[in-house]
Amino acid sequence: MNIGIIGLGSIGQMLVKGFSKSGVASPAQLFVYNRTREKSEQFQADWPFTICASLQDVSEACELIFICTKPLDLYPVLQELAPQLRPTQHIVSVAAGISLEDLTSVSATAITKVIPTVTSQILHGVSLYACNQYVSSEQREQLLRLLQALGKAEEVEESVIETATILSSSGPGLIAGMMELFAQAAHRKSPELSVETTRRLLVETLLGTAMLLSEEDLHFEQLIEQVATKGGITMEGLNVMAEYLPPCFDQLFLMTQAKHDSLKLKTKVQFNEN
Ligand SMILES: NC(=O)C1=CN([C@@H]2O[C@H](COP(=O)(O)OP(=O)(O)OC[C@H]3O[C@@H](n4cnc5c(N)ncnc54)[C@H](OP(=O)(O)O)[C@@H]3O)[C@@H](O)[C@H]2O)C=CC1
Ligand SMILES: O=C(O)[C@@H]1CCC=N1
Repeated sequence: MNIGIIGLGSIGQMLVKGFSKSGVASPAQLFVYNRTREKSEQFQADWPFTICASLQDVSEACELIFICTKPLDLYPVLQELAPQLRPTQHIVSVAAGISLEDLTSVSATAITKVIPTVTSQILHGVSLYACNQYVSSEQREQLLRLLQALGKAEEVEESVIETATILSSSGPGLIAGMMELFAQAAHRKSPELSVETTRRLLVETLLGTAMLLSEEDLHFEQLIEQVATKGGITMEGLNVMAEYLPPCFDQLFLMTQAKHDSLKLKTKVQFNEN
């Protein structure tokens, strides 16, 4: 099956790499259209997909089409595609903050909302998904096979997708942000340890921690118990985090939800005005 990818930014590129590396689709099955053609041409050097000249070219060639533009650029794309869609085609929107209801209002056809993650370029991470009522079981299975090649796939209700997005999709950026602060604090305490060294120590620690949790199927609490000797040093750090981090994470969810809400308002205007 040919797969269309509209928009070749972080997520469009992740899909090309993830599908190709996993072998679930060959680059020859991928049809890419990006607003700026040069970006496609540069990327095509490593991943020999087909470059399309228009949305229509993608639509003609592909049964499954991922729209990977920024949320505010999605409506015009979907509006242009809608009249030419065949009943067998399946559209995937990866845009954060655009509801299936709004998407389906433009085209009463099979549409799935997927919230992917950049870590899927190395075939790890979680893709969240929710399908509309027009997605057939065959279309759902086809998509699931692709998403499972990129890591794990988890079907979620739209009512919780925004909270889950912060964990699985913003997560890599947020974890990187936390690690940078951790690395800088270590450097402030011991300036003879360069920031590069503190970062390197943390990257290996992150990798080992994630692998141990996953391979031994440990809960966070079980790992904490292994590390934090009773009356020892780690417990002091855990106590500090227990005091200061809950309000920080509550605020993080508050602010990211507010951003989701304002994005939804802006995109809803586009969908309702037209
Ligand atoms: N980044 C992430 O980790 C995640 C992103 N998402 C969602 O994925 C979507 C894309 O995000 P991201 O990849 O980060 O964004 P980027 O800005 O990196 O990429 C967007 C791409 O869309 C292209 N584009 C814009 N308009 C059109 C158009 N009309 N036709 C074809 N191509 C077009 C842009 O082209 P040009 O080269 O001209 O700028 C650009 O390459 C967003 O909706 C976001 O909510 C969801 C989960 C995670
Ligand atoms: O930050 C963003 O808006 C996108 C959506 C989730 C992750 N990245």
